[in-house]
Amino acid sequence: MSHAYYAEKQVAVAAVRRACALTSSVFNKLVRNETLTKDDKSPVTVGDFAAQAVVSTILSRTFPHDPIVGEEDASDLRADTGASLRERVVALATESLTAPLQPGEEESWGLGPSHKHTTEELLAAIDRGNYEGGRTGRMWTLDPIDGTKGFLRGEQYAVCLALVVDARVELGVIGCPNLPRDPASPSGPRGAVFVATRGYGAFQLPLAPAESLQPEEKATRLRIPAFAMDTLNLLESVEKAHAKLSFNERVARLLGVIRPPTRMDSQAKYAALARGDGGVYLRMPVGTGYKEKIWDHAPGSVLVEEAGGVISDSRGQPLDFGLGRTLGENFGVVAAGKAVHTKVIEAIQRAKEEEEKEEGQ
Ligand SMILES: Nc1ncnc2c1ncn2[C@@H]1O[C@H](COP(=O)(O)O)[C@@H](O)[C@H]1OP(=O)(O)O
Ligand SMILES: [Mg+2]
Ligand SMILES: [Mg+2]
Ligand SMILES: [Mg+2]
Repeated sequence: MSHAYYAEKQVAVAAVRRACALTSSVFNKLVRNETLTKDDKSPVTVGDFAAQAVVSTILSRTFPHDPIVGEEDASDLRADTGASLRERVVALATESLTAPLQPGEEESWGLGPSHKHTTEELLAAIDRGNYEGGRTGRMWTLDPIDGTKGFLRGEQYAVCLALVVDARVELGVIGCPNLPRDPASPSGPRGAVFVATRGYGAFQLPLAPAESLQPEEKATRLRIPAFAMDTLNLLESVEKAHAKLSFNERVARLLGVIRPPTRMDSQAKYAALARGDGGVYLRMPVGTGYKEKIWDHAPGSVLVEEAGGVISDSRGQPLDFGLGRTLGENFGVVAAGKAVHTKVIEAIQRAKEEEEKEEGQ
């Protein structure tokens, strides 16, 4: 069955799968096997740039008029000091783009062994991500590696892509190379792609394209289950600098949540929520003036909504994807099943009052 944004979905899933294969190989080559100092950021940098080059190249062949709001830009790579980084990025992106065609892919997408990609073309592809966003028209938003800290730890990270039309997210794809396919067997096989088209549901697909000759048959439909407070738990950041975890603790207590939170990097949290593996995504600002980026929430927002959930800021207001590259002033993010969401918004209000009282004493 063909539906709205079907062609976009096929392309986006294929692009995210290629980028996931690339980032996994970067991890295996550079993080696992090389002797790196603990704070060496180079593998993630190489992975970010190369993955953005791959996804953007595919989008520019398939939807040449669509602008992209991408996290990265190529200025570091164009600098004289960026020569060795540039070479590594070009080699990785080329390796990925010239890999044999997979089921569902087409050669006209610029893929396969017969395609040449010059350094300038790949740098230009990265720079196509510099669109400023806005309220009208079509645009893609891309986070080539979301959860860079998790990527370096060998834990959760995600390749995230969304199509936004007139400020509404119509399609979201989240590739999670390290996420267990079945939440009931955490040590079982890993790697999944999550995809949602507005009005057509949220699905989990296998990560490897060879497994998905008939994607409709291989896709699992996702629904957020109903939760009682004693089965509920919070999904939150690992990094204390990204979210105010002490506030989450307060909210959990006010809600009567018993189970400890699940800490996980990246938009894999939205994927976990969509499949009922954790009941509330809660992200409150730490108070540093950081503005949330649209690529960090656009794919997750449509996934959650299509799984039957609700996403808003901490006041219950909708997230606004039409303000540019960011979501504007930061009031946090709350996502959950409908009934739970209402309770969380109330609990946040009480938690704020509690906090203000304590601070006033
Ligand atoms: N101060 C901050 N507050 C909230 N999010 C942040 C902050 N600094 C970076 N981020 C972003 O949070 C996301 C990861 O969130 P999580 O902790 O849930 O995995 C990343 O996209 C990261 O950006 P970046 O990739 O540039 O580091
Ligand atoms: Mg990110
Ligand atoms: Mg990123
Ligand atoms: Mg980053």
